[in-house]
Amino acid sequence: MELTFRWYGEEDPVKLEYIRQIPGMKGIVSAIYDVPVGEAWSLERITKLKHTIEGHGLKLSVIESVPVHEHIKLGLPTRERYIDNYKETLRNLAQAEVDIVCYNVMPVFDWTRSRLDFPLADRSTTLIYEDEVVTQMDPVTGKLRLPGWDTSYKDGELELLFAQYHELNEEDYWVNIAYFVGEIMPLADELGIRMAVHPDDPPWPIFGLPRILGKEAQFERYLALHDGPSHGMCFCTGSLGSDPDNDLPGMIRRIGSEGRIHFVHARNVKVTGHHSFMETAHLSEEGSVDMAEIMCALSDIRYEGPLRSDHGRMIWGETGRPGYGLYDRALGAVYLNGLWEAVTKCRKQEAAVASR
Ligand SMILES: O=C(O)C(=O)C[C@H](O)[C@H](O)CO
Ligand SMILES: [Fe+2]
Repeated sequence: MELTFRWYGEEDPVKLEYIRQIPGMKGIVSAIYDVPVGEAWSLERITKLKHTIEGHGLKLSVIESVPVHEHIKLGLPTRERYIDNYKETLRNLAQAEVDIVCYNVMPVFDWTRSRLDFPLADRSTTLIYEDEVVTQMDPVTGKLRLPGWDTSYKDGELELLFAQYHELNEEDYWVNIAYFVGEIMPLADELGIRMAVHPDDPPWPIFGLPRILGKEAQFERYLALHDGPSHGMCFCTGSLGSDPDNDLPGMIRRIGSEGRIHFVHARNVKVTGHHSFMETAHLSEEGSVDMAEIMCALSDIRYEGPLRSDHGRMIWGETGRPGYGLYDRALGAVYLNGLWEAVTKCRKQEAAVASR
């Protein structure tokens, strides 16, 4: 397992040198955030990002994300240009020797929460999702904007998008996404790039938009769309863990045994009701996810890929990008690495005893 940390570039208040000082930290997860969604990333910009990161003694381990343009997800004729641009970005990433790309196929909005600063008993704050609040929200006129959301929409564009999506049913959506997979994965195979699709967050439809990647059966269907080494997933314990029906350790063993887990987000959530949860500290007892079980399952599949501690609470008075402060993500990273060290060492000792 390669311990990694997300960095949002030069504007990120969390500096690369701080990340470098987290014990065990090896890699950075980042992206180019100021190129409009759907436009190709130049080799020059990718190389500059990579060299900046390497200049701090870290590796550019994962690009998260190369976003998928809405016209691709909607299956509009204009998708061809955006698919060509996606391919050009992948070619440039391969030339820069970056070989893992995270992306997601959530329509219009990326991950969604109902509140970004919910106070916990210890006076830290966290991100929560309350079904009854979100179902009352109007995402078009509402004020809530989250990291990862494309906020570049001009007047009327969001309304048009919603009208276009409302003409699609879930099967139509599958057809459009399958087209994207059929276009991209053969090239990713050829380039040696592993594509890691991130689960929907939350893992159920919101705002009347189709969300298709929240359950194991949906991932089985999605991963069956292309049988090649590139086509895999980002296993996000927080996103998938907010649905208590998801058997996370079992999913890791079943999907991971086929080599289809290319990236891991390890964070904890506490399920607080139907389609409702709060993000918690990574420690198992704080939430609904048994993080030790997760690391055991990853050890079972001999997982060797990148892992990041995903989101954290805001603690010790820190302010910043919701979910992406330094302190709690660093605490989570060190905790996860400690679990990994213990699990892998015990496994080796068990194997040594068994082989006597
Ligand atoms: O929602 C999550 O668990 C995320 O990891 C959000 C990410 O920032 C991203 O939107 C998914 O690629
Ligand atoms: Fe995640």
